[in-house]
This record gives sequence, C-alpha cells and structure tokens, in this order.
Amino acid sequence: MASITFSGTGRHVLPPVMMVSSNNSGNKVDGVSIRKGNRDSVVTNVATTHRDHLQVATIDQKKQLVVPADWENHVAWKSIPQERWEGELDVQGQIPLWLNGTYLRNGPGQWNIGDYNFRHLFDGYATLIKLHFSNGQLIAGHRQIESDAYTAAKNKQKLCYREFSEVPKAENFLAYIGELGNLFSGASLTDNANTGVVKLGDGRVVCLTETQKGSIIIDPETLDTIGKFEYSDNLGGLIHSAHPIVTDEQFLTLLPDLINPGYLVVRMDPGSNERRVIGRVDCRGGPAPGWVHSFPVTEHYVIVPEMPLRYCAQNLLKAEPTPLYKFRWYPESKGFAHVMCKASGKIVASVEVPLFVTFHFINAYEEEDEDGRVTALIADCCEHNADATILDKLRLQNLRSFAGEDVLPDARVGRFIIPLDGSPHGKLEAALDPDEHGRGMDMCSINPANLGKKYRYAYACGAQRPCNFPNTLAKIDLVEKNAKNWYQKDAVPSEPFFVARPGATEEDDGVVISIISEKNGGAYALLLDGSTFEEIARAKFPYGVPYGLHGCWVPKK
Ligand SMILES: CC1=C(/C=C/C(C)=C\C=C\C(C)=C\C=C\C=C(C)\C=C\C=O)C(C)(C)CCC1
Ligand SMILES: [Fe+2]
Repeated sequence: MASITFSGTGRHVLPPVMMVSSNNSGNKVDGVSIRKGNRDSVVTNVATTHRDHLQVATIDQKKQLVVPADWENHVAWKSIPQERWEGELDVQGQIPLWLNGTYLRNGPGQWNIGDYNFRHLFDGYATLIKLHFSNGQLIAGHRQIESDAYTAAKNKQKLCYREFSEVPKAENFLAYIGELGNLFSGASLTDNANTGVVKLGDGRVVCLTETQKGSIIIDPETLDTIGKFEYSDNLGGLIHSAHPIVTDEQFLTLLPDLINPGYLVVRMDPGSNERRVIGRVDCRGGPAPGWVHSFPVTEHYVIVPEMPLRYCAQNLLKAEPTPLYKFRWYPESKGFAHVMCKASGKIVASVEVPLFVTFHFINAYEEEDEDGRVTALIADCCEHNADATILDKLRLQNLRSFAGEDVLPDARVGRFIIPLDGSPHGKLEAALDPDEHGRGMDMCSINPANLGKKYRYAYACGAQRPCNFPNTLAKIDLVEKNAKNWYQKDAVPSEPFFVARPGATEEDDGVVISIISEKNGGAYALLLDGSTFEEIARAKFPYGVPYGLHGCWVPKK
C-alpha cells in the first residue's frame, strides 16, 4: 500500500488507527497510511493543487483518494478511531435528575476499507453511539453495527455490497452479468443500517436504512448486533422509507413500488414482524416513484409525498455515481401530495404541489373549521428550495474541503397546505423567514407527544454563514415565527433530539441532546434546555466522534 503523508507546511497531528484494516504496520486514517515518526514527508503518488487557501492533495482516480490538506482536523468527516468503546464521561454542568434512559444515535461513522476511501457521507458503515443517563451520570459508548456489508468488508478488505454511491467493481464480464442479477434480486444491495434507530412498541430496537434488508436489531445497552429484523409478510420489494412512523401502538411505513410506480402504505403492530397493507397510492407523475426518505402523518391520515426527485433504475445499475446518485430530477413529472385515511386506506385527496426537495418531514396536523370539519392538512418539512444539488454537497470531499466557505444551499421550513375540499392544487411556502435559522435547515425533531397534532416547536440544525454544512442548533417557534440558535465556532452538531420531561405539560419542557464534532479532533455530548435553549451540560468524549444522523430515546425500564 502507498505510504503517504501530507505535503505543505502545516503541522499534522498523527491520526488514529482505523479498524477496517488488517495491516497494523502503520497508522492510518481513512486509509491514508502514515509512516511512523515521519509525518511531514513527501506524498507518494499524490499531486498537490492549490485552491485559494486550501491545498487539495489527490491520488490517482482508481484509488479515489482525495485528501484536502486541512480535512484531517475536522473530526465530523473522519472515520471513528476504534470499533467499540464504553466509559463514563465527566460532566460539566448538571444533567437533570429526571433524565434516566439511553439516547442512541446512528449514522455512517466509518468511510474507508483499508486504503479505499468512500466518497459520500451516506456511504459510511453504521456507527451506533449511546449516551446512558442515570441519576445525573453519563456513560457513553459506541459500536459498529455488524451488518453483512460491514462484516464482508472487514473480512475481505473490499467493498462487497452497493452502498449509497459506492459500487463493488466487477472483476470480469461474467462477474458483471452476475452483478446485474444480484442487483435485480437485491442481493448486492447493502444492509448497512446507517441511517436511523427506532424503539418499537414491543421494546425491540431496530437500526434502519433505505433497504428493507438493512433493518437490524440491536441491544440498546451493549450495542450488540442481535440480528436481522426479518419481515414475515410477503410484501416483497427492496426498499422502504428510512423513517417509519413509530409509536408505542404502531409502525407505519411506505414501500415504494418501482415496477408499477406507486407506494404501499403498510402498518405493523408491536410484537409482530408482519406488515399489513393499509392501501396503495399510484404515482401521478413518472416514470418512477419519488424518493420517500420520510413522510408525515396526522391523527387520521398518512400523507404520501410524491417528490420529483425520483428513484432511477438506470442510475441504480451504474457503476459510477451520477450527480444525483440513485435518483433523477424530473421537474416535468411535477410534485404531488396524496392523503390516505389510516382507517380505511381510501385516498381522500391527491393534489399537485410546487416542486420540492426534502429528506425530512418535521410533523403534520389537521386544520379544522369552526364545526370541527377537517378542511386541510398542514405538513412541514426541511425543504431545500427544490434544489437537489444538496445531495452532491454532502460528498465527503466537499464537506472536508469547503469548511468556512458559503456553499451550503439555502433551505427553509417548507409548509405544505393540502386542501381536503377537492381543490386540485396544494401550496408550499416558508413557515418562517429562513434568515431566522441562517437559510440552512435539516435534521429535525419535535416533542413526540405532538406527533400528528398541531404543534409549535421544531428543533433542527441551522446555519451560521459562511458555512458548507449546517453548523447550529435551532429551536424554531412556528407560532411566533422566530428561532433561537446555538452556535459554537467550527462545531458540527448532529440532529438536536428532544426528550420530554416526564409529566411535562408544556410542549418544550424537556432537554435537547446533540453530539458535537469539533475541528480540533474532539467531540462532546451537549444538553440544552428545551425551553430556554441554554446549555445545561456538556460531556467530552475521550476521542473524536464523527457526524451522525438520527437518534431515539429508550427510557429506563
Ligand atoms: C437512498 C438509497 C440508499 C441509501 C441511503 C442512505 C444510506 C442514507 C440516506 C440518508 C439521508 C437522505 C440523510 C439526509 C441528511 C441530510 C442532511 C444532513 C442535510 C443537510 C443539509 O442542510 C441505498 C440503501 C443505497 C439504496 C438505494 C437508495
Ligand atoms: Fe433521515
């Protein structure tokens, strides 16, 4: 393997040892192996170019290694240094004594196999973090999820499954033909459950991604991988929404149908592995269903968003990523919102809406007239101004290279107004002035007691510009239409997750948990007061924790 160090004049801290690697002869970070005791010597096989103040070192295309000179400092985009860890953290401030339980956060935390570097944020192998709160104390830990994709990569030291942007290279033509077969059967799709984690009504904790096979049961205490969550029905299909709606009573999700463009709306009861069909929505645009990373519900309805960013079979088959990865933007196919009655499965509205791009719905509720009749549904989401280029902005090279440059596309709280009176069109507008949260907005949570109901507060990551990635935590007041923002220079915070105080009557009575990755290689757990949005406690990790995606709360039994 090429032994490389960084060119340029800056000092480089020796990065930590990587796990997906069998070679212990040198230190490695994201596959970059560095000769011990000789950290500032010459790069092998690497060309250095200068872009403004940044030095970008690139290696040959086959290895895809792109190492900006300063990326090694920001721990947000750096693979986690070891496979597992657990220990008590020193707490500055006061953890509320009522906060007893475990916060779990999932996300892609390992972006390399040996010296092979992944390209996209969403490619990384799932890293599960826990923060266990008990009587004011905090035990933290992390562990890699043992998916088939991760285990195979570790054992064979190569990519074996199709990730978000990474595709295993076929060794010859026959292998390529076999690969195509594997793609159609789903065998080559990843089960790398790196996106979310949910606690089902029966207590099982499941990590999820977009593939159905990437539903993996874990132990919330030890973070052990228990095994696959096998759906026992015959509904088939390969993908589902990465964000099911999960309550103590039910699990609702969408199964996109790529053959006959549409979606099945399905429900699963606690204790069961069998999903039952509530109803089906046929797409109104084509040629494929829109990507449904998430969807919203109200008390009585499921809203099926049909986004013009649609799954794309050709792109799924390609060996090299396209700018929109497995998707394609079809503005001419338009955007729609379909409304299905949860009880009957009937579609009660299907309206055309302005073009939109969203990964995450925040919440939805029913608007009533004075006689209590539901006249419209309101659905809020993190909306990227109908600009799908956000996907490419989340390439690791962009995240690592453009820190501090104002390249994050604008985003807003997109509010859909979906009439139920038979009108053919719905509306989409900003729920508040996007400048309130720096025109950046994603990774949201609410008080779960308000799921599907009229609500006032959303917590999300926002932006303090200039930035290339959301870098604040925002408490958004949808009634007063303003936001409180938490910001710390060079910090990359993950999704602010709201935990309600037991017995609370106010919507924002609780704490907000986030994990902050720091430029200097550090990381800490942060607790903000859900009401004042002031810091109440922080606890430093003894090692760098990268950025992660979504979390859940497992209360003490
Ligand atoms: C989409 C498909 C796949 C994989 C998807 C994965 C692994 C993750 C998607 C995660 C998303 C959309 C997270 C969104 C985060 C948004 C952020 C941080 C925005 C910030 C901007 O302001 C498979 C599994 C490869 C299968 C095909 C489809
Ligand atoms: Fe998500």
